Amino acid sequence: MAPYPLPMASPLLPLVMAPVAFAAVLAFIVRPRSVRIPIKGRHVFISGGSSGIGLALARLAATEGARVSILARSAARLQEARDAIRLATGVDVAIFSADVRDADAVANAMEEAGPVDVLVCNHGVFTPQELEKQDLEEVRFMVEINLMGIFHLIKAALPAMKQRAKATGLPASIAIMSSQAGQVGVYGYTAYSASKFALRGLAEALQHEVIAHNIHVSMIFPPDTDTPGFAEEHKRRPDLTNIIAGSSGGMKADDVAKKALNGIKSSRFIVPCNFEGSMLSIATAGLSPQSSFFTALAEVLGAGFMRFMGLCFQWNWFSLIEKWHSKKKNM
Ligand SMILES: NC(=O)C1=CN([C@@H]2O[C@H](COP(=O)(O)OP(=O)(O)OC[C@H]3O[C@@H](n4cnc5c(N)ncnc54)[C@H](OP(=O)(O)O)[C@@H]3O)[C@@H](O)[C@H]2O)C=CC1
Ligand SMILES: CCCCCCCCCCCCCCCC(=O)[C@@H](N)CO
Repeated sequence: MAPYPLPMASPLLPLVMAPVAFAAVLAFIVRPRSVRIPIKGRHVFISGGSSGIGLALARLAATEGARVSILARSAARLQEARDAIRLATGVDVAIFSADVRDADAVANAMEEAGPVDVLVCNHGVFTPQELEKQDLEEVRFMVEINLMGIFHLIKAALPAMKQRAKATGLPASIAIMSSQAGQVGVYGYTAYSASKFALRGLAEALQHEVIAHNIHVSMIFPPDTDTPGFAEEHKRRPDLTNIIAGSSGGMKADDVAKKALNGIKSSRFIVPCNFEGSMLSIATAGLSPQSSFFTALAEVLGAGFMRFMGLCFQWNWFSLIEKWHSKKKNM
């Protein structure tokens, strides 16, 4: 006789085992495989590193022992950024003055900077306005900087990045700064949202192309963030853009930089920055690569519910738009 009674097979057992088995399946299939991307001692190149989120990222990477290069147009602002980072960290960053719209200038800067391990395509411009009122020049300005500028950077950095990743045996990263307005279209952002949505197609396709070279692509999706660029934007942003963007809580540049760097280090393809961003990322997971089986599980189990939540948000936004118009008519 056994000293203890054998446990009865609980009827709940399959209920518990099913999700565990499913999680195991996801852990087996998620691609690309998650890796750790080291920052210390590596060359981190940040476009738009002279201001806001890019500057916060440059400071953070310098603190963590990276060799940092930053690129932007204004040489004066680059100098200021270098001084500020030296004061805060004791580290000197390399500065490169170039307009990302100029492919040759970007290639020259990249050549001078030397092979990159972590390329952060962060620069961006945003001048919100209803499409009907916005000059085509301004639309072109946003598309050329936010989209074409990213192509120029990646094309310039990729050959040496591949060689370097091979020589060092360490995984490399290409990170792209999108926006929550690159996950959902927002009133006043026709040009901006278009430029940011486009980056997702770029990033998904690029990840297929560079994975064999041990290069991991990350996309970062911040909400409204307190930066010099945002202060300028806020002066002219349409009321409805303010109201809808307010659905997601604002952040400080340093906190976005932390989320971004953590996402890059753990080779996540989609990097949300706040709680609303995590929901938005599950709701818009689409066919993006996913290296975390845990997030994959949340995406699969949350899909239906998050679609419902998304519809509720749209219901709210369309009601606000309707109210805003009827208020204007009565004024
Ligand atoms: N702040 C926010 O609310 C949010 C921002 N984002 C995104 O984060 C990124 C950074 O934004 P943020 O920190 O607010 O922006 P800032 O305006 O504060 O800084 C932008 C940086 O990009 C550089 N830059 C702009 N145009 C060019 C160009 N043509 N060539 C080279 N460099 C250029 C600027 O330098 P210079 O002008 O001297 O060239 C500056 O260093 C952007 O991609 C933005 O779309 C996403 C979500 C929210
Ligand atoms: C399923 C549930 C989803 C819930 C959350 C939805 C919230 C969406 C809000 C969109 C905010 C867009 C901010 C853009 C900021 C930006 O890029 C500009 N400041 C320019 O830099």
